[in-house]
Amino acid sequence: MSRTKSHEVFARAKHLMPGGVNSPARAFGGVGGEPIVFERGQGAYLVDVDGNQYIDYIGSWGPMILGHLHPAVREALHAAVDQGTSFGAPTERENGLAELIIELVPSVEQVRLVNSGTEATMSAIRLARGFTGRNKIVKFAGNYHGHVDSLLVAAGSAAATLGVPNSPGVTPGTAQDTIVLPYNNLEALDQLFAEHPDEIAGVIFEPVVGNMGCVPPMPGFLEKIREHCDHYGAVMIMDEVMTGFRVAMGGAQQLFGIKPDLTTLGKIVGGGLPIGAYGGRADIMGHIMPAGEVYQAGTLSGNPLATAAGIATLQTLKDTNPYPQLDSHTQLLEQGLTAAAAEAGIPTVTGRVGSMLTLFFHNEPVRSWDDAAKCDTARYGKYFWEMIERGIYLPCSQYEALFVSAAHSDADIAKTIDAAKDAMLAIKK
Ligand SMILES: Cc1ncc(COP(=O)(O)O)c(C=O)c1O
Ligand SMILES: N[C@H](C=O)CCC(=O)O
Repeated sequence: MSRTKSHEVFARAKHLMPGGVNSPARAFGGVGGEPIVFERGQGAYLVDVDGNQYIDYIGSWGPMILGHLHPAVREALHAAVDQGTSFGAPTERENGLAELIIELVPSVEQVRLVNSGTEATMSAIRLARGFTGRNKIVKFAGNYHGHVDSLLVAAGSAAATLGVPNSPGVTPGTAQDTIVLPYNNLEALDQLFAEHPDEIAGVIFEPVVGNMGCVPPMPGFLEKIREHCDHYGAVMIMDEVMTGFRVAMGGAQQLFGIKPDLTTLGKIVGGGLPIGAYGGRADIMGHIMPAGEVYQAGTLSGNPLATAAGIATLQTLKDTNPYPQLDSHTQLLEQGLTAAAAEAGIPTVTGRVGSMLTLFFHNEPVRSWDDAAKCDTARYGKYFWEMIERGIYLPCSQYEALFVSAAHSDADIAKTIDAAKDAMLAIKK
């Protein structure tokens, strides 16, 4: 595979943007080498600027659950663009997207649209603080909630991959009200709430972690967070930016039957355009300005293009219910990758919920960041590049989940497993 043009474009990008990228997760820091520059996407495939085609398992880090350039999304965008791209005023499409979110996400009674997942989590923790009059927020090591200062503490995703889980620039003053606990550890939660019964404004968490690789919640973990939030009057904030409309139509809260007080959304809710949302109990959402006094705003919030793509995506998911197929395809992939590694004598374990999957180069279950940190990341890097050479585009870090889309066919999954068989043999030494 030649990537001469990719190399040239990226060489120019390095002079123009820090590290040549607009988000560190795509910088290939966890696998070495340099990023591939893409020209277009169609269905389950991406084509780079040199004309090489790849089966895409990143899907823009989650949003493209229908695959690239889905006809319904494309048509909705064309219709919206012909009417103007931004008004900074109410539109009917905002109602349309809000209605779909409220209908589909079990706990959401009212919603506010923002421009990214980061804005959603930042606003949700401000609301939790304003609502409770308390300061402390609990988060879990290896969970990532975007680049909100106070949540860039023991953070996952590229912050973990690139070794800055506590980013420089986050002041001790900002971080002092963030309490970090180990994921899936019930005793740690018990102890914390017993020690700080009246100080905790909210607990924010990924209900299925995608940002230290895919790590499902252990039985009882989500229930324990709910129980403590109820008992101690803290706001339960389920960060469904990644899991929302991904692990089930109603997200992880529907899958696991746990109702949070607030939910944060992003990625799929915008169908590939920049958007985020937060919503939940009407009595809490009623504290947001102008209904209440907690300030939160945005010039482009509720943008006509983003809402059009979001509506088309959610409506298509609702009409077509791809979740059984997503689950069976991803299960096949999980089994195939595991078998390929085993045949080559390489120890691996998997984490999977629905169409989120990670093959960990580790020989014990991964349940927390401490477990994930022990993975053989150098071996993951070699595997990644062998798969690239075989036309399979995987996440460029052990600490990111892969996503299967509704556009992946049986043949795509089979081709990926065949590629993994060869790749595992190649990295065996
Ligand atoms: C769980 C989770 N929360 C929040 C975010 C932040 O979203 P964004 O990148 O759109 O700001 C991400 C992804 O980046 C995420 O995976
Ligand atoms: N893991 C991140 C979000 O889910 C990856 C996206 C990014 O930060 O660029």
